[in-house]
Amino acid sequence: MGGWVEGDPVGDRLFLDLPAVPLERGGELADVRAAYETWGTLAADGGNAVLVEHALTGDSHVVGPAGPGHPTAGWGERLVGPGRPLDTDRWFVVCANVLGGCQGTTGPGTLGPDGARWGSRFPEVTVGDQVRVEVALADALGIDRWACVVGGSMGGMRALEWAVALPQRVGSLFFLASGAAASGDQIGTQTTQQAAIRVDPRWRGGDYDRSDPPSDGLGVARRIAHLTYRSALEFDARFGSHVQEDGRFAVASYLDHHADKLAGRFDAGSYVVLTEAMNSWDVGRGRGGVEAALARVTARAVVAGIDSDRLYPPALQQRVAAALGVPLRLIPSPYGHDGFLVETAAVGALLGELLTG
Ligand SMILES: CC(=O)SCCNC(=O)CCNC(=O)[C@H](O)C(C)(C)COP(=O)(O)OP(=O)(O)OC[C@H]1O[C@@H](n2cnc3c(N)ncnc32)[C@H](O)[C@@H]1OP(=O)(O)O
Ligand SMILES: N[C@@H](CCO)C(=O)O
Repeated sequence: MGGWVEGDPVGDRLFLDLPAVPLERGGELADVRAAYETWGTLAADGGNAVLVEHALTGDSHVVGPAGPGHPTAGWGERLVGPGRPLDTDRWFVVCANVLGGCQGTTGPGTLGPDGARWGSRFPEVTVGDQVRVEVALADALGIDRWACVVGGSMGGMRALEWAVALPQRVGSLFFLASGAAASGDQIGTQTTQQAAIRVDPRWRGGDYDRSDPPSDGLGVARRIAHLTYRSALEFDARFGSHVQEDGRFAVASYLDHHADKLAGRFDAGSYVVLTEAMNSWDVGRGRGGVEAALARVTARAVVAGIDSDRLYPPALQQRVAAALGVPLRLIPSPYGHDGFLVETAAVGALLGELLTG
């Protein structure tokens, strides 16, 4: 599956259609479709369900090799699947494309009730709204309580929201390379990425014509983002100031590669909507603050971070770990924030502590 186009082959995706979803910021979103996938068999007592929450540009396809339409590199090949740390022969694994996304679930690139694309009309959704759709999915699947909710980065926000908003429905929590509330640094880089998209001449509030070539603005946004997803150590050691035969700095060529890859498979409108949901993320909002909110969590928890993560530094996970009364588990990695996707052996070992506990 190549670039993102309405009606891409749905492959092994399933769909839940909801007549309306109330939104935290008022009103409701009509005719919401959630794309999801499941692996394994739900036990008769429903006790083996695990929810995996994908990150910003991921999707529901968290098992299986990464590929043009399935970017979940690492997790899909080494972490989730038969006989893997998240063993789909034992666990019933569910992964849904996030509300506001572009891989099957309702978002700015999908058609609204009037038959036209939502585009810039798509409302600002919050992490709470995104979890509300997942609660409806859990109800539809007959899952009253997750044995474990797993999430890294943007996925960690939904995982934490589940554990705070519905503590009785979360048996254990794996919170990875994420934070309890958006930081100024994250908002700064994410609003800059959004600005790059908005200056693209084809951007007309998300209504740009998808028959156009992929959005350059989204490509620039991805370059900016990818600089935060890796570590300076890696860039210096791996690329340095090397200039390739084509005359490009190797590091610029690498960033061009990731820009082109994302622009070919992701929707710029979704990118804006999802980064805005992350900008507004604060688990403590309306709950008396972060620590008061985290006091509601009853799930067994593993809180982990990547030691070289400069987007979600370990101090952010330390705050959550301290509030939950668990040690911070630090994963050494040269890959920065993306270490949560790449260091699957270390991530799998920590996840295993929850799944065998
Ligand atoms: C449950 C969940 O949260 S799922 C998360 C969902 N999100 C995702 O899966 C994210 C999508 N993918 C990504 O973010 C990234 O691709 C990652 C993190 C998976 C990649 O991590 P890594 O394996 O370290 O790959 P890396 O960043 O080194 O990129 C390798 C690619 O760069 C290319 N490359 C390397 N150097 C250069 C260069 N100088 N010029 C051009 N291309 C280059 C490689 O050829 C390779 O190409 P490929 O993408 O066709 O394989
Ligand atoms: N690089 C990953 C993680 C971002 O947090 C992605 O694109 O989803």
